[in-house]
Amino acid sequence: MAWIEHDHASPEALAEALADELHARCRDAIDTRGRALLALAGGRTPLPAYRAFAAKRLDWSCVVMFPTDERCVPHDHPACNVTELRHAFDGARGEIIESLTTEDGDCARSEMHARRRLAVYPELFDAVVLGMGLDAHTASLFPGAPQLREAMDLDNALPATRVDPHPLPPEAPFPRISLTLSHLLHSRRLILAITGEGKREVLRKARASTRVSSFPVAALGQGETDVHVHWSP
Ligand SMILES: O=C1O[C@H](COP(=O)(O)O)[C@@H](O)[C@H](O)[C@H]1O
Repeated sequence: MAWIEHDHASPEALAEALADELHARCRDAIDTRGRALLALAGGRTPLPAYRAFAAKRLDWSCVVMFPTDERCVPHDHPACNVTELRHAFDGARGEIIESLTTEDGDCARSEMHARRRLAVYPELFDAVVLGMGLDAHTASLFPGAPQLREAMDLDNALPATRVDPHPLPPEAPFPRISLTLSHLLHSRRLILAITGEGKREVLRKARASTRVSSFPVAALGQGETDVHVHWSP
């Protein structure tokens, strides 16, 4: 499918555009299907967009969100993705933020928990927001992870899986639970939000490469949904 580029003048402009887009997607989903289902990346890049989105008027009780991936850490750990996501939505009221991990962050229990919770929502995501690392990982589909092949197999019907980044990133040395590629692509709208020239160059290389195991982000183009790339300096 096509990669559609949206360049913004600043991170603030990117955040506003992304917040508007999520708002419009949710309003439409609630009007037509009674509920909006989102999958949202962790990391620093999209947080301002989530805060701007959370400040908008919406029937938040009809919105369900999942993280695209989470570190296997207890929920009171400073590196916990779902806790950070919940803080970003402090301004909203009544939304449901599901977690891919159990409260204690145990990886084996979390993998089962994630699969059970995702099974409750079999419909397409109304939007999936992804980020990307400078190593071309997206969600927690890390190049070099032993589970990468299975996690990126489009015939894999499991919605979520454990991933052990190899090597472990020093800034967040934890195993993860990630949505699988097939489940990330199970969406009406795919959005990749990145900032900086470095990430733009990594994405350019990834799209030009045929080695998706080295550039997992490139696999987003394997689905039937266009990939909307929101970039700012
Ligand atoms: O490790 C991760 O990093 C990426 C990018 O994070 P950022 O802080 O550079 O925006 C993130 O999208 C992903 O969910 C997370 O696992």
